[in-house]
Amino acid sequence: MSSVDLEAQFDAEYFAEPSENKNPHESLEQIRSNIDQLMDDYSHQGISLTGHLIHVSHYLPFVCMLKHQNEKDEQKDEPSDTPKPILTEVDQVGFERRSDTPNQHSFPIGPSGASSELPRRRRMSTVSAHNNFSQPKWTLSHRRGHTAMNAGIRSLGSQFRQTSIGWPGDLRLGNQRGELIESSSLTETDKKALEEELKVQRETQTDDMSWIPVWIEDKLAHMHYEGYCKTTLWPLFHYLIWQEHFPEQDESDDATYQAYLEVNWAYAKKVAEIWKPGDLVLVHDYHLLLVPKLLRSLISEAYIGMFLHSPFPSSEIFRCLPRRKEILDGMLGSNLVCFQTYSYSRHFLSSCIRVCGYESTSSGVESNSFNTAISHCPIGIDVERVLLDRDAEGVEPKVNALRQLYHGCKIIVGRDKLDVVKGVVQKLQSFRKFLEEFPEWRNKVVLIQVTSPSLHEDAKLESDVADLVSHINNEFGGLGFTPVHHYHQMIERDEYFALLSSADLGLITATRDGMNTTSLEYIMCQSKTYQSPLILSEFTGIGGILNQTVRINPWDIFGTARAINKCLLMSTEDKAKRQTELFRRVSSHTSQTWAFTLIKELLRNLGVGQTARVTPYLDHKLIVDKYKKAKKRLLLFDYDGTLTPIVSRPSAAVPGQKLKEILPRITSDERNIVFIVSGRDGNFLSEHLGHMPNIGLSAEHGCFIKEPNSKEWWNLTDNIDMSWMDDVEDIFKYFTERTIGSQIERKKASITWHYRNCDAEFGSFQCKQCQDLLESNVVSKKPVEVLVGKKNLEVRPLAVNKGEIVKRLLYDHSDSEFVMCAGDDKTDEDMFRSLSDIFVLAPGSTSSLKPIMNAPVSVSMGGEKEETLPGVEINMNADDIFTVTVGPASKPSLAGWHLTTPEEVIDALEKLVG
Ligand SMILES: O=P(O)(O)OC[C@H]1O[C@H](O[C@H]2O[C@H](CO)[C@@H](O)[C@H](O)[C@H]2O)[C@H](O)[C@@H](O)[C@@H]1O
Repeated sequence: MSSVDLEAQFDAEYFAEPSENKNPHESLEQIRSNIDQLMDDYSHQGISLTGHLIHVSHYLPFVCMLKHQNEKDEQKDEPSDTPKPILTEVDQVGFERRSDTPNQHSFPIGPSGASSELPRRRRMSTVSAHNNFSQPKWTLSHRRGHTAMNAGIRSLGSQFRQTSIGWPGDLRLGNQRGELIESSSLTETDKKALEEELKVQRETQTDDMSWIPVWIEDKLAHMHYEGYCKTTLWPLFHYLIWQEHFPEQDESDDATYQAYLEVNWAYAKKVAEIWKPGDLVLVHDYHLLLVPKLLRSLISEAYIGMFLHSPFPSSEIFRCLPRRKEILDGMLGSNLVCFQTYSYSRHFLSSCIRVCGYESTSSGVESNSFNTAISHCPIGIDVERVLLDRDAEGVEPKVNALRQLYHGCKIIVGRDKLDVVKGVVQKLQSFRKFLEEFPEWRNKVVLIQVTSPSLHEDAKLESDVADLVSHINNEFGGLGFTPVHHYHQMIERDEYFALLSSADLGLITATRDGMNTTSLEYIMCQSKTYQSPLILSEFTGIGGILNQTVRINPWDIFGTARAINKCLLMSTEDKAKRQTELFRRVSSHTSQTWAFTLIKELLRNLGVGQTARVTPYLDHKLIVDKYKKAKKRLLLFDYDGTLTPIVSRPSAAVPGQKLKEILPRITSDERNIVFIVSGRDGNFLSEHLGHMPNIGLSAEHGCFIKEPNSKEWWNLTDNIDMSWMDDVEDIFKYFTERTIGSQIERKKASITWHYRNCDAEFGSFQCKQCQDLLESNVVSKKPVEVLVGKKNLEVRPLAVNKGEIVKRLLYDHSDSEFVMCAGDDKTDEDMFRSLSDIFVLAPGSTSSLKPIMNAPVSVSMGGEKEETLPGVEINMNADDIFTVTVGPASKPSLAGWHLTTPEEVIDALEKLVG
């Protein structure tokens, strides 16, 4: 490829004409009015929502300090009727500046705007919270981080009452040293005092928010957070699969999962303590992934939403997690799981399908008889607040100071946590490459990189970064010029906004980041100053959204270097055009719109919209009563998925021990007529069930029938043209060759293509293709029907189906006083339909349903023939017939009742026979 082609390819990849956002987000007003509408709709349906939101997140947004005894004494003189203070905004809490690593300096612009080192200091809230009855015991200050989430949550207070549940974190003594206190050493009075004091915290006078601490023993809390959260889940979710640490391989590692479970239980129980019917619960982030399921086990009807703030990895990564099923099941206890981006939500759905074998639905995924909607909505920033911070008095002098300091140079800025996924190493490598490849920029560009310490200081990363900085500075710098200025320290808010505002280019090269709000704040800052472009890694959540930034692959060091060059040369018009669109985008989807969208999505997916379709759980008492009273009973059972669980190989689905025990007990009662009505062929049914006395069998979805104790199979398809079978088999063969793991099951009068053992998504895709081909090539020409079964496609003659068999059996046993008919599949719906079709409203009556079999009855006799038989009297009412679908209550079905699993069917049969 010539260099011209390369250039063009590079431009096309990184500098494509930025497109307009095609799907602009709804405005906050629209979302709020949708919420009102949804709440109204629910109330008209008789579903009352309380308007109370319960947020569950790892931390409470406060650092809590128990006042030192002396300090409390000092305050004794304070009048007891002092008004309760409003919690005021406090800056960073309890961190200190560091400047102890070579090549690092103190950030050059202190509060005065001068280039000076800040004194080491500890900043704490000066505002104390008072409880109702005494002097304040606790001092609360804002906890750093999660600004966007907290702002979003707070904004919901304008429409909802809110309670926020979280861990108060490590507790400290409010003395000079801010020593840690073991939470176990706290007295109940101290705990109560903190609970009281949290209750009265208000951000503004109109806020309706209560804060409730979850008390967790210190060791457990740290095993949960630094253990399972930070060493297992966090690396996995950021595509770092435990390079140095394999989780859960020995007892101590599993202990971190146990701690995770235990802590998640503590949160779930705390919610259950305060939950009232009609409350909405919102669980936040990867620390609490089990809470939805645990909470649902305590309150089955709870409305639960979950938002994952971190990325969700590809299913190929996620499947490595030893506890993958527990984690997915935990999340799937929610009515809604929402992610930052579409791709995270797609990865999650794929994991549910591929790892757990769950089925996707139109809105999300069905698991364990429950439908969970899946959605995505990126978190925004609190724009109003960011603009205030950007415009704060102290910022402009600092911007000027920085520009003055680097006068004559282009300034590239980076601000990241020093975590391996933030890509600081890649950034420095790219900057070095840039200086190598574009020497004309040497001595004319500086990179100001500020890194903040992460939870686990990574010595190797720190030294890699320091080495690279020193290497670049040695190679490209000199006595009078230093290309990289690295500050490993926390910086003040003013300094941060000045840094972003003063840049000629922002550089974000994270190799993985759930969202990256720094990029959004950068855009807000630049709208006031230079409209400078932003280079943004495509591996950040926001990278997929802000398409007017210059998106790079941070692993492509040369590509990033070229992007830096291009951005520094970008025309003023191009910069302005990009900036205008970016500003519009960032200010139209804020943390407030995120929070309200989350609530709207949860409301849309409460599952109560399906009320009309919900099938009630089988009333065991009622069925047992009816069964006992009946002198003759007809019991009809489907086989796979009803009497035996679905397994990966059809040949392995043999009757289990419990089934083998219960069936003879049922059939030995001469009042019972029992038929297995299955899609299986006669050979399979005869082999596994045929030896049992008094069991009738029907095979291949009604193609064959064998009376109890008879050896003869009656073929209802005798007179039917079966030439279609070869055509269908050819199509099935075509797909089997192209779909690894699929197989054909050719029966006597029907044929099945199975794809259960294939790649789940590819299997479903191929199934759809195959179905289309069958519909257009066979069904349109021959009298056959294509049935979409459980990970299979079946073709059988149109003239027969399970419903016809049931009609016939009901006719033959019209003196039955009780019918139970159970099935799990779509083909079983024909049985339910036949049983409900025999009842019509009695002439002239509006209430009572009467059976119609006392009129002449048409029964399919196989082939194209229908036999009309004389009417028979049926002495049953509709409530003597129990049609039972096996699966979730939400599954669309004609059945009157549901049971969830084949095990529950066997249990129900055991109850019948006592
Ligand atoms: O009417 P049924 O008794 O429910 O039979 C329907 C089909 O069941 C079998 O396939 C299904 O079960 C298999 C074993 O659990 C499973 O591996 C497969 O994926 C399912 O589709 C059977 O193989 C078919 O012939 C039946 O028609």
